[in-house]
Amino acid sequence: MTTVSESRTNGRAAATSAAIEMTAATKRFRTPDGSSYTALKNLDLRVERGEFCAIVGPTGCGKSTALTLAAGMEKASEGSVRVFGKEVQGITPKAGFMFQTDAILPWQSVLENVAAGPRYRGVAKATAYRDARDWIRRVGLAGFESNFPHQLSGGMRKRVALAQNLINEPELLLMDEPFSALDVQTRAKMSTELLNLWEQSKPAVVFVTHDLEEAIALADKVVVLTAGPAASIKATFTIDLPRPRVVQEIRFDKKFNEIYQNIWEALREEVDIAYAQTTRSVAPDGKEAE
Ligand SMILES: Nc1ncnc2c1ncn2[C@@H]1O[C@H](COP(=O)(O)OP(=O)(O)OP(=O)(O)O)[C@@H](O)[C@H]1O
Repeated sequence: MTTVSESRTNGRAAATSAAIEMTAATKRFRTPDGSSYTALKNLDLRVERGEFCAIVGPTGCGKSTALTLAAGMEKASEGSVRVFGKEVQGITPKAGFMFQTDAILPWQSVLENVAAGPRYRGVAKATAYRDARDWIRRVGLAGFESNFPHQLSGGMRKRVALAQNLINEPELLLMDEPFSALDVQTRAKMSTELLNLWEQSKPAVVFVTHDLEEAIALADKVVVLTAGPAASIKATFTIDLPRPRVVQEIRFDKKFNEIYQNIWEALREEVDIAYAQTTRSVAPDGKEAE
């Protein structure tokens, strides 16, 4: 059954620490005119170890900002952000990152790109290359070890990025619309491959997407953010569709539509609010401007 729960964290001890635990996390940015913009306010987000959590919300509401807090790329202005029980300070260790744009190095071959993490950690070249070849095979790129990124398709470059992350055995994978630049078919295929790889090592995943279907097909839990400014969690939906899932097929499960409708109901209100804001002026504190 699909369950809906209001956002809430329960402050469990570090011994049972979640992968991510944000408590009343607030993020304010300085705007170009020198004023302050509150992107997130009092965000309570808990992602369990091994859990696949998708975050959806209207455009500009603060999805990426939530991810950057967990990644340690930005510091919360107020509140607490803990990853594996430790307050985030600087870039979060044990985490992998995948964004819309490729982070692979254009001047390095596929093999060098995938081996980069272990090499950086001081793993011997022969071992790093052996492991990299294994990961290149697991993401379906065997035979392309010597290719450079410009010699690959967009989907292939995403596979390189996945291998580049997974070779480091991350316990947390932070993904910001990683497949949004791909065509629909490649995107669905990559999503299924991501799920297969995730099932093998079960890192916690936070997956930011605009695409509600993608969120439901992938996740154990879908978090809906409210429209900004000062976004917080509107509702959290448990996705109890069977696993393993094939993304191209899970959409035909009869429960899928019911889940979609439930979440869309919550999301649509926020999308409408965000859209209405684009047609009038809203001050950074969320109050309507004169
Ligand atoms: N470094 C920054 N400086 C100032 N404002 C920022 C900064 N980063 C984000 N913001 C603002 O915070 C708000 C949330 O941005 P964010 O990118 O997190 O939203 P999002 O939900 O991921 O957007 P989208 O759906 O369009 O990708 C936006 O209004 C954005 O302009």
